[in-house]
Amino acid sequence: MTDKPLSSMTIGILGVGYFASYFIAGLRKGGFKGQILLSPRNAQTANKLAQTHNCSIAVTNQDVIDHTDLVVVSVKPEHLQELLTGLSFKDDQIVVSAVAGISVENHHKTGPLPQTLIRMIPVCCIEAGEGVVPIYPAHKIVEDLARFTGAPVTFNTEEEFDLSLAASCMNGWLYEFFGSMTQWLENKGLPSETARTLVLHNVRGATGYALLKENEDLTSITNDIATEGTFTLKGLEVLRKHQGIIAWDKALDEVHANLIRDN
Ligand SMILES: NC(=O)C1=CN([C@@H]2O[C@H](COP(=O)(O)OP(=O)(O)OC[C@H]3O[C@@H](n4cnc5c(N)ncnc54)[C@H](OP(=O)(O)O)[C@@H]3O)[C@@H](O)[C@H]2O)C=CC1
Repeated sequence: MTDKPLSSMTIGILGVGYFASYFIAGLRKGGFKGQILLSPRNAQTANKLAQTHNCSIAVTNQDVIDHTDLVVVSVKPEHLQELLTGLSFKDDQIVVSAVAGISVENHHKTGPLPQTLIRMIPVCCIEAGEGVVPIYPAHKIVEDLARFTGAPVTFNTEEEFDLSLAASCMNGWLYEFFGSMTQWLENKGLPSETARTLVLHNVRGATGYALLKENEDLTSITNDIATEGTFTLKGLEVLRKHQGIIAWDKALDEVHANLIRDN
C-alpha cells in the first residue's frame, strides 16, 4: 500500500468538522486530486465538503477505514475513545491524527490503532495555502501529503512537536489582536475596510520582511526601527510597560504546561 503514489491514494477523514474543512480546502487548493472519503457524521459539513471539494461520503466510520489507505483522525480529544471503540484498522494503514494534547503513546492506549500513527496539526491558514504543518514522527508520505497544504516541519522528539503546538495557538491569538487594532482605527474614524487592509498588510509586510532578513535576529529588526526619538519607540515603551510583549510568553507557558500535563 505504501508503494502507491499519493495521487492514487484514497484519504479517509474521521471527524468532519472545522479542522477537516480547512484541511480538505487546503489539499484541494494545493492541487491534491486523490479521492477523499468522509465519515457520515455531521452530515451538513460532509455534504458541503462533498459538493465544494469533490469528496465522497461513507456509510459508516468502518467503511472509511475499509476503503482508504490513509485515515486522518480529527475528532475532539474527548471523543477519541468513543470513535475508536469497535473500529478495526488495516495493519499497514497510515493513521494521521490532528488530535491536540494526546501523545502517540496515549493514542495507542486509547484504542486499537495500526503501528503507523503520525501526529500532524496544521492550523487554519493552510486553507489559504500558507503556514507550517507540524509533523511527528517524520513520515515521507505524510510529509508529501502535507506539502499540498503548506510547509511540512518534522520534529525529532514529541517534546519539540508540543512546542510547535504552543506556537500554533499563537496563530489563533493573532486574529483577536488584529481585530482589536482594526477596531481602534475604526473608532478613530477610518472606514472598516481601510482599517482591515492597513492592519493585515502591515502584519503581512512584517512577516515578509522578517523572512527576507533570514540572518537577522528578529528583535534587532525592531531595535533598528525603534530608534531614539521615533514614534515607534514611544509606542513600544508603552507596550513593554504594560507587559504587552511578556504577556505572550505567559500565554505560551500556560498552553505548554497544559499540553505536557495532558500527554
Ligand atoms: N479547530 C482548530 O483550529 C484545530 C483543531 N485541531 C484538532 O482537530 C480536532 C477536531 O477539532 P475541530 O475540527 O475544531 O472540532 P469539530 O467539533 O469542529 O469537529 C470534530 C468532528 O468530529 C465529529 N465526531 C465526534 N465523534 C465522532 C465519531 N464517533 N465518529 C465520527 N465523527 C465524530 C464531530 O461530530 P459532532 O459535531 O456530531 O459531534 C465533529 O463533526 C481536535 O482534536 C483538535 O485538537 C488541531 C488544530 C487546530
